[in-house]
Amino acid sequence: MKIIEGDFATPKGRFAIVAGRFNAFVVEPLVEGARDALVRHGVKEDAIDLIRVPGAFEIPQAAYKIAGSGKYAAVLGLGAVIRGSTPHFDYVAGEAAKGLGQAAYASGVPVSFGVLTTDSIEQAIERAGTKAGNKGVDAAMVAIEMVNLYAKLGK
Ligand SMILES: Nc1c(NC[C@H](O)[C@H](O)[C@H](O)CO)[nH]c(=O)[nH]c1=O
Ligand SMILES: CC(=O)[C@@H](O)COP(=O)(O)O
Repeated sequence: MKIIEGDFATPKGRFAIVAGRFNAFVVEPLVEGARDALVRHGVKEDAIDLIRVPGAFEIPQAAYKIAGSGKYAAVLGLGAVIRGSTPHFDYVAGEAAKGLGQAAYASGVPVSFGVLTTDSIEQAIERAGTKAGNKGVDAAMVAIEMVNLYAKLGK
């Protein structure tokens, strides 16, 4: 059986980080974690673009457009949706996840999901570089692996 999988060698191409401004106090650590992970794996700083959008609902809209541009090897969607007291959370979080997936399917470009969807601010802080890791780092590692997988699979 032949196993084909991505690795964490330095990937070729440019990377786009699409970040929501909403809940910036936890999104900014996600952005820095993603940037740091990409650079530590050999991606040049000038090969990374940061695109900011108002909130998580808008992340897939921009990701769809950016992935379809053909200018990037991968797109990272970073944001933080923190549950409030109405069902709004479900719609925003759901659209972010669904839309980022659609951006990947439609463009053939890897799009990683680094949007926190938490029930509390504490949960978000824990996943933005404290006791439960950094989802921005995770999204960067997934992007690197998928870019290298796609390189092995060929166009
Ligand atoms: N409540 C959160 C939002 N809400 C804003 C939406 O994402 C969107 O910008 C607005 O509905 C206008 O279209 N966004 C987050 O990223 N996180 C939240 O917790
Ligand atoms: C995820 C949200 O949209 C949330 O922050 C909104 O809070 P609320 O449901 O109390 O309006």
